[in-house]
Amino acid sequence: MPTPPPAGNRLGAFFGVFRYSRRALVLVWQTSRPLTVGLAVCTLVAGILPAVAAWIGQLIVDSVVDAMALHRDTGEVEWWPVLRYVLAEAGVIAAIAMAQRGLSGQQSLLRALLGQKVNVMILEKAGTLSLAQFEDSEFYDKLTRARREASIRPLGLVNKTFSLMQNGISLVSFGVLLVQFSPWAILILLVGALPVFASEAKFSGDAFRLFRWRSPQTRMQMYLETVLAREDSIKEVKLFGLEPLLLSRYRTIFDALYGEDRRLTIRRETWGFLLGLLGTLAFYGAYAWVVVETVTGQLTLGEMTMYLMVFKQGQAALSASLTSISGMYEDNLYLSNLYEYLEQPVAAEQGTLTQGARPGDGIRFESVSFTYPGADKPALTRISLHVTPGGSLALVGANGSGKTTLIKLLTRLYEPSEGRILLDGSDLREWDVQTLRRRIGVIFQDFVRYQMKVGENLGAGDVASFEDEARWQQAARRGLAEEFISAMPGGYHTQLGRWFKGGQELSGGQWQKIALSRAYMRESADILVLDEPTAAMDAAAEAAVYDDFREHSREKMTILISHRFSTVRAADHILVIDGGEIIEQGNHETLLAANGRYARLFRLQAKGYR
Ligand SMILES: Nc1ncnc2c1ncn2[C@@H]1O[C@H](COP(=O)(O)OP(=O)(O)OP(=O)(O)O)[C@@H](O)[C@H]1O
Repeated sequence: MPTPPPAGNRLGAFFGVFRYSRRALVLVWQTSRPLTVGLAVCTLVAGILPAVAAWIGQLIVDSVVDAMALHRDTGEVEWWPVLRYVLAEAGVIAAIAMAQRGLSGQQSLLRALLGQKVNVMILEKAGTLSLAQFEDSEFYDKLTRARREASIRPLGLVNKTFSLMQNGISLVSFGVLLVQFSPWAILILLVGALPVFASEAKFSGDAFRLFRWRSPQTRMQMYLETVLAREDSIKEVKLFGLEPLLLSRYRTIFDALYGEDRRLTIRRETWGFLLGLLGTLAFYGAYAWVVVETVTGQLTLGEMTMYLMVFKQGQAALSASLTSISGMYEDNLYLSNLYEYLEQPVAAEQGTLTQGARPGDGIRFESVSFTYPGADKPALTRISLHVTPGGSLALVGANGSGKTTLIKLLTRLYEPSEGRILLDGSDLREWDVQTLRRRIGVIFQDFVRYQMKVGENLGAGDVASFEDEARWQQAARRGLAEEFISAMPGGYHTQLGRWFKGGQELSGGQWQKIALSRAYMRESADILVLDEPTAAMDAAAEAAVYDDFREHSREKMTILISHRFSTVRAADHILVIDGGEIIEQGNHETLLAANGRYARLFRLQAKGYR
């Protein structure tokens, strides 16, 4: 992880401001070469021309003085020698205005292009990441931060780098003019300005470190904002009266952060002022020197005018540079975060198999154990099972016993920590991941409610038929969603959810029917996994779902997770899991006969229905 320069190293701190400038520049260059070149040209022009304007200013005053002398001596007036300089000055000022317009125009075009490019880079990368990476809070934080400011930060850094260069060029060109007066004057100005540069670099560096360090608090604030202002949480927040509590947490975090900010800001501005005073003193010392030299006749009036302009604009360029430096640290912070995210290593997919060593062998778990990253206890221990085509397996167990985890391993969202999982005789790791996923149709408990059209919500189950209306209807029929979909105003083209205009919200059970239909879209799948697919459905719908399911999945391998024994009992094989281990297995009759956990739970549920 790139770390900010150590506080003691002033020079390092000063150059640290350029740490990501090169990378930002490369990014901008890749986004649009013509705009980058245009930006560089305008920066150069806007940097040099102020000095040229100051120099022409001198020529104007000197030629006016000469013309006045001529008029006094001869009574004649020569207009052209004077007015041509005025004309030239007007031309230069117009060119500066043009360069500045060019800068802002090109910047705004680049901002749009770059925002899009960076966002696409971020999202493309997201597609290559593993589920475990998404579940890592620090990593997730990086992703959110990277996305939040994608459109402004990279260009901001480039703009500020350019602006620093532009002001640097201006300062050098002013120096070229000043050196004719005295090299000492430049030295005085340089010595006067250095302390304030150094202090700005140091304090900006401190702010940089502070930002990084406080990231978890900022994240908590963002989370509270989401809970307090999102439609899916506001219902509960209101009913439980959580607003004051959450808001007070939000405020407490802010107060702590603000305290630190305040201390840093006060120190930064106080030192900035005191050291800036040195620079101002140096400037006005040199200014007085110029005035004295003019009075004693060493300098012409024109030269004095030029130097005065140079001093004024030099000051302005200096303070603009300081502003750029302090902003650049923040942009650096963003870019360091962006690149850390983009460079996150991704495990290469090595599997290439599209067919197993023993086709038709089905799914085998061989003594599979799994511990979630960062967890101290395994979620699954030595699980062995075998499901053949046409076979059905049901998983039963208390909450948190590891049922969903088993499915996540089967679908290769995670890899076993020990043991192996085989499909058709070959290890899942050897399978081409796309082929593998095409063979599996799955609905999880926490399926996604896409804020899209009804049909697209179904089509998502098989991207190849995403827009295929005939297939939508077929899947909806099997998932028992057809009836309520046809009653909707736009049928399959009705927008779902509340996020977009005209969107229709569905009931919990209706959403579940949509999810089930989505799983049925995957016609090529010969492994069907249903993780509590009917928990929100009414009893009639549930019975219909399972009748249909049994009817249509004769050739397939099915894995079913349910807390309802009425559905579990029909499975060929039932695994009872507790604390990640298989404690009983068999079919409904043998398990009842064994009179163990399964039998006890079954009787408990049956009693409830009596
Ligand atoms: N992403 C995760 N990271 C770390 N631990 C997890 C994660 N998901 C689940 N766990 C833990 O793993 C264990 C098994 O969880 P799992 O979701 O497999 O249970 P389950 O049997 O499906 O439960 P339920 O019946 O409530 O759906 C639990 O102790 C849970 O706390």
